[in-house]
Amino acid sequence: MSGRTTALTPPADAGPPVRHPEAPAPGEIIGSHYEYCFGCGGGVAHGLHLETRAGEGVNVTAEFTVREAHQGAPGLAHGGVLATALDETLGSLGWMLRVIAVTGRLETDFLRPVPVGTELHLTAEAVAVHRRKIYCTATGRIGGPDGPVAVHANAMFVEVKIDHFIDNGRKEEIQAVMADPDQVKVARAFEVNP
Ligand SMILES: CCCCCCCC/C=C\CCCCCCCC(=O)SCCNC(=O)CCNC(=O)[C@H](O)C(C)(C)COP(=O)(O)OP(=O)(O)OC[C@H]1O[C@@H](n2cnc3c(N)ncnc32)[C@H](O)[C@@H]1OP(=O)(O)O
Repeated sequence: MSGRTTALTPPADAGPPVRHPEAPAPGEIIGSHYEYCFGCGGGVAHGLHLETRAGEGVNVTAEFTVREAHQGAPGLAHGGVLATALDETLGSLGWMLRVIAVTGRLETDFLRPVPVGTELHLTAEAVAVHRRKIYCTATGRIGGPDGPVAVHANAMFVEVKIDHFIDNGRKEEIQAVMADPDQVKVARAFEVNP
């Protein structure tokens, strides 16, 4: 028994998330963390190309247009793609806290089908922090920021260090990013100002 709980309710002694003083300014676009990220990378032809903006608190907004390559049923977005959009938006909250965090648990409610061509408007917000765990939620709305809710997620991200990627990523890609000054800058941004 690991003693690990599957609950997404923060423990009683969890604290509020705190916006890092050097977090991107409200409205600022949070650039892609990796060119070949399926969620936000410009180098993935059929990726989501999600563009995320910093919010005023520990929150972000993002948009993504559902394309033909994202179908599950005819003319409808695949549920896994929608979960990816939520996951990617939630992952950007790390910029607001100035930590790198990976998904530990992601629970998704699919409330409405999402047709191809839809612009999905996403929001994500951190709600509590307990040690390395960040409890957060995300919502995707159809057509606009006030559109009907199509998908919603409750999630728990876990803070990791850069070594998480260096130790676990395939050697070819890790060597390539380490040789890329822009990518190293992204990684260092988190390390220099913990
Ligand atoms: C020079 C190199 C440059 C690189 C540059 C990179 C820049 C990158 C920038 C930004 C990247 C952001 C990318 C975002 C992309 C979107 C988000 C994703 O899709 S991420 C991918 C999917 N997720 C995973 O692949 C995680 C796989 N899982 C793991 O690696 C581990 O399980 C991990 C790290 C999550 C936890 O492992 P542990 O050994 O570090 O820590 P333990 O002790 O097990 O957990 C810590 C706490 O969390 C709880 N916990 C962990 N998993 C849980 C779960 N599933 N449910 C409930 N609680 C859980 C545990 O009970 C523990 O809690 P207690 O502190 O003791 O209270």
